[in-house]
Amino acid sequence: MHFVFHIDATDGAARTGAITMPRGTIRTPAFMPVGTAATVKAMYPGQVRDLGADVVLGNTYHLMLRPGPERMARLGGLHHFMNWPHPILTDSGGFQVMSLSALRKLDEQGVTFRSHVDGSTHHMSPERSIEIQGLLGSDIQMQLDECVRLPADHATIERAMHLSLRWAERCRVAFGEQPGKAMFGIVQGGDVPALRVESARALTDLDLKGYAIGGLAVGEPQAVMLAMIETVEPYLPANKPRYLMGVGTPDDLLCSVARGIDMFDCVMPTRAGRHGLAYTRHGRINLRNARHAEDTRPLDEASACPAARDYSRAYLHHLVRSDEILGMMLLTWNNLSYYQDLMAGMRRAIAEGRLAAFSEETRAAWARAEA
Ligand SMILES: Nc1nc2c(CCNCC3CCCCC3)c3[nH]c(NCCc4ccccc4)nc3cc2c(=O)[nH]1
Repeated sequence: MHFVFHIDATDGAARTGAITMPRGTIRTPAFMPVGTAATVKAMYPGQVRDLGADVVLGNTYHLMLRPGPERMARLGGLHHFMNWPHPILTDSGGFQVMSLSALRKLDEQGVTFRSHVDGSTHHMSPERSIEIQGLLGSDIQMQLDECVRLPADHATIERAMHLSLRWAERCRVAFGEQPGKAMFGIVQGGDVPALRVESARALTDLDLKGYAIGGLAVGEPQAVMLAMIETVEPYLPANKPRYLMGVGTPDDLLCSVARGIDMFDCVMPTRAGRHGLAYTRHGRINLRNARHAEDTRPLDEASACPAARDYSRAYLHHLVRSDEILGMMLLTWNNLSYYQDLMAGMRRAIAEGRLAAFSEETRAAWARAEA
């Protein structure tokens, strides 16, 4: 059984369906928790699974530096290593190199950089990125690409988009035919509609298993991000998954699903949890704030998640102020649970043809929360 994407229902541009793969099924629209160093920080894998996640992200950049791809392969691969037997998607590492590593160079051959772990020099070509993702055992592998921060000038955006297209072809050759696995292309083109369309058309000609929209959530206003999604969507095959990289807030998810996006990843819910921020049906709550010091209510008594139901805001406030590890654990658990509940709610709403009503009710509940 290979990589099969089917759509069960549509509501406007929104779709709900599933990707069936050998390691499991990914229900879409899907939010993919980020597992940077082979762990979804502060969570047990079983917990991540129980709150509804079908797939997590692995991080090529971190794992190639430590423990290293060949060692990971000797240890049985990332799924075995982190005890996550379900699908794993890995980014290609280029974005992390440009945002995390010191001293880096990018040319036609790939990216050269120094490790933020021990200062050693590394070179990653499109071929090596696909090889690393293969050694990790990744089920969905991303092409190596160049993501340009916005705002940027037309020439820079065009050059990076054309380089990413050439790298997409090299990654496709390096990936070859791996039944049950997939390689996704990444649409670039910044905030220039014509370049976005050119990128989408060229990637569609490569007949890939899925298409990511990259180069967004890099500093542009939400309106620009949404405009680029609307520009590109008609040029992407309707029968292939669309993955919006690095997105986003709950509102971003509502807006992007409505415009035809099927998959998301973002560090927001996990990182915010570690910083004392809780995402709830009533909006975002900063538990560090003194106003919670004697609030005996849980985050959300209607939630099925123990972190949202069995602990008072006063207690969470105490844990956050005391920098207690349990505070990070409970808020990460709550946030990922909220994100998965939001995705499950959208999948159900699309199946019932009422995504607009669902989104309106969801936003109204955020607004009703006390200031
Ligand atoms: N190849 C590639 N990756 C991109 C990523 C990384 C997606 N997450 C990977 C994941 C792998 C495992 C480790 C963690 C990262 C992006 N993230 C964002 N915005 C984040 C905006 C943001 C959101 C919240 C907090 C900080 C920044 N835009 C992105 C554009 C691209 C892109 O064009 N190409």
